Amino acid sequence: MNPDLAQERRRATFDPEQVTSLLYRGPENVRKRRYLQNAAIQDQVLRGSKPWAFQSRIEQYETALQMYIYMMNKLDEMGVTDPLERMYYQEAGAPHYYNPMALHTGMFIPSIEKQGTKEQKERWLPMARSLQLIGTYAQTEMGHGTFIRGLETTATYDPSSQEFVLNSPTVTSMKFWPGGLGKTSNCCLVMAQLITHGKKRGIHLFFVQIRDLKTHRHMPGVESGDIGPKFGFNSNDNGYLKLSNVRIPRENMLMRYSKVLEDGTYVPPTNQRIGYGTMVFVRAHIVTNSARGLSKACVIAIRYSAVRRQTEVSPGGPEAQIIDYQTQQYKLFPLLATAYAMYFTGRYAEDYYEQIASEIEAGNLESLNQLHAVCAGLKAFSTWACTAGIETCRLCCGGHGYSHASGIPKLYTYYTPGCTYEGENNVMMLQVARFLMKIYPDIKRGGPIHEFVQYLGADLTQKSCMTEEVALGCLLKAFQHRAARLLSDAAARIENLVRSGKSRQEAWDASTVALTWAAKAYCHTFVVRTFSQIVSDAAVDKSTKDVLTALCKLYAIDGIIENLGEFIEDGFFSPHQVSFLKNKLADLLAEIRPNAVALVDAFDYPDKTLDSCLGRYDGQVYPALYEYAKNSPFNEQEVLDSYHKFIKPAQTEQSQRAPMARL
Ligand SMILES: CCCCCCCC/C=C\CCCCCCCCCCCCCCCC(=O)SCCNC(=O)CCNC(=O)[C@H](O)C(C)(C)COP(=O)(O)OP(=O)(O)OC[C@H]1O[C@@H](n2cnc3c(N)ncnc32)[C@H](O)[C@@H]1OP(=O)(O)O
Ligand SMILES: Cc1cc2nc3c(=O)[nH]c(=O)nc-3n(C[C@H](O)[C@H](O)[C@H](O)COP(=O)(O)OP(=O)(O)OC[C@H]3O[C@@H](n4cnc5c(N)ncnc54)[C@H](O)[C@@H]3O)c2cc1C
Repeated sequence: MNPDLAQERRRATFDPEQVTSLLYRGPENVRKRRYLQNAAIQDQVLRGSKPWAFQSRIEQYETALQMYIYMMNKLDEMGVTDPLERMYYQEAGAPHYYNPMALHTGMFIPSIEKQGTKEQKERWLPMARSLQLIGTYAQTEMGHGTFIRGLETTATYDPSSQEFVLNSPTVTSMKFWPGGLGKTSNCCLVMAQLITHGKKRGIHLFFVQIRDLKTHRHMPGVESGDIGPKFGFNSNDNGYLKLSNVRIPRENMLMRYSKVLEDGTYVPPTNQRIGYGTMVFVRAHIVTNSARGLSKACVIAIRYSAVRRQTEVSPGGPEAQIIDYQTQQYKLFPLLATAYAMYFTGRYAEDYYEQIASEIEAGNLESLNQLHAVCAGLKAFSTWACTAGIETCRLCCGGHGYSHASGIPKLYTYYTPGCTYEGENNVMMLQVARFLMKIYPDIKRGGPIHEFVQYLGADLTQKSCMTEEVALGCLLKAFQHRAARLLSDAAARIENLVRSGKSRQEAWDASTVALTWAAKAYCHTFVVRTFSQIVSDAAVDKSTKDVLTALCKLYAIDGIIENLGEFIEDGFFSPHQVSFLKNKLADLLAEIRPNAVALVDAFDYPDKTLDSCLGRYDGQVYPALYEYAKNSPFNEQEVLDSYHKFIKPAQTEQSQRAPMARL
């Protein structure tokens, strides 16, 4: 054990086990998670032969397939059915590979479960669960990802054969990007424009078999393939798909909410957007997933910062641990606080999703819009925080952060597409703004509105209650005030533009930056509120509560300092109050310092899930870096063939022109 890390753990003022328990919803879940992760870590089959970064793309894909199929079988044998528990096992078993069948389990099966009829579920789900059907969610096209009403793929109903005929009429209508579509899947859910009786009926989901179930060759009229190497996700065959007069039976349209009858009569859903439900489900889960990504980067950067020593602070004295530099703390501790904030908010979003999803199942669609706004906003807010935070953690590790040995570049390429997939973040924020503007008249009237948004009607002339003590309640009020004011500003801007003669749509289009500021501020407030509520309700001892409260305050204060203009432009905070906040920020960095390592230990990631020479629990960073480097295929031969092919002839040619000088 590295002595600095051992010392850090002795210095902690709280019991990390209590925090682990809070993060994973109780000791029984912690026990199960550890049991499953240890089972995966000890499994020889999952050991892998060489680090992923030294493998070709095809090797990465094959290793991923082999490992995930093996793990699915193991989980079935162990009787583990809960998706989260399955994910824990997989996270420890194959942390370096993105599952080529992730969309099969993550979107294909859930879409059938949520949007299929009873008969459809009985027909497809057993085959999907036994991998006879391997599916994906094929929505995005080369020409359209965001604007899904603009998708070009058509599904035209032919009453004479009671079939749909699917076509990709243009190059841009080709499905492009779906995970596992290129080579792995034999079927998919295709989002296409339904046409019956010659009329367009909007986009709907269709089950389409794309490959023969025995030979895996393409079905007639189907062309598909891999889209090539990407920034990350390279063990996945994100694919393209072109459909030419592909016929599928009428029963293959997902018909739980809308229907096409035998004669082609279209029965619309109660709400046209109910078919977007799988996206809402995934967005709710992306919040905790972002917390996972950011927290892993924090574990690596904070443990490494405790081990790494650089620069004599006093001449001839010992070099300081880099974690002792206030600037390093200022970069890392707010991110640590953000990772906690996102964990708790993700948990809240998942619970809220489940609550509203069961209301929707029961036919009550009243909260659909609010659920959509919450999930879209938190997905965007959390993925932005995660991706920016991972990059800061990488920079905090100096040169070694740039190596794959650190594990951080892999985290970055794995998590940054979260800002784009499942709804591009700016677009998602505009959906939040749309929701807020729609309920704004009710907010202003003081009509009956959900507690999530009640504060938005507050009196904007009020000033902050902040004193030198910097209480959490005052911090939350500051966020509420800023969100209410930015929303009011955006609304006023739109009204002014309308008064000046613009149409409502033109006024909206000329106000999207202001609307995005308001939506982000709303999401930020949501996170501060959730974090402070979970900390104040937490059943933990006083020392643990004190540490969590310090983190929560740091999250809030850092959010204010980083966006200071929005908190002071209307004089809400006085200059005096801003100086309280700045002082408190510095105090909190010092307060959190002795607990930083224990706070990252509390995330409870086994070394294998981190896959990092820098973030090891034992802190043996330097021997690990040396071992990693030795693994490079460059080092398999003392002299590479390329020396004989290129360097030697070049040297010979040069030495003929100018004889070599004596060394
Ligand atoms: C692999 C997935 C794993 C899943 C997790 C499983 C969980 C298991 C549990 C534990 C395991 C933990 C592991 C978790 C791991 C999670 C991480 C995941 C890794 C993910 C891997 C990659 C997956 C990527 C997949 C994709 O990207 S699929 C494609 C996604 N595409 C989009 O998101 C498209 C974005 N565009 C849109 O959504 C829409 O077009 C739009 C922008 C919203 C606009 O739509 P439209 O034009 O129709 O609407 P508007 O005119 O703007 O508005 C009209 C009204 O409609 C309302 N509206 C809009 N959308 C919705 C909605 N979704 N729901 C409800 N209502 C909606 C809007 O509010 C308007 O209402 P109005 O009243 O104002 O009129
Ligand atoms: C790794 C990865 C995996 C994916 N997996 C899948 C999958 O399994 N299945 C699937 O169907 N798709 C998948 N996708 C596709 C993904 O869902 C889309 O890329 C995403 O929805 C964004 O759409 P787009 O690419 O069309 O971006 P665009 O909409 O072209 O966005 C480009 C820019 O335009 C801006 N913009 C676009 N429209 C607006 C607007 N209305 N207002 C303001 N700004 C706007 C955006 O903010 C952005 O800055 C995946 C993508 C990636 C990267």
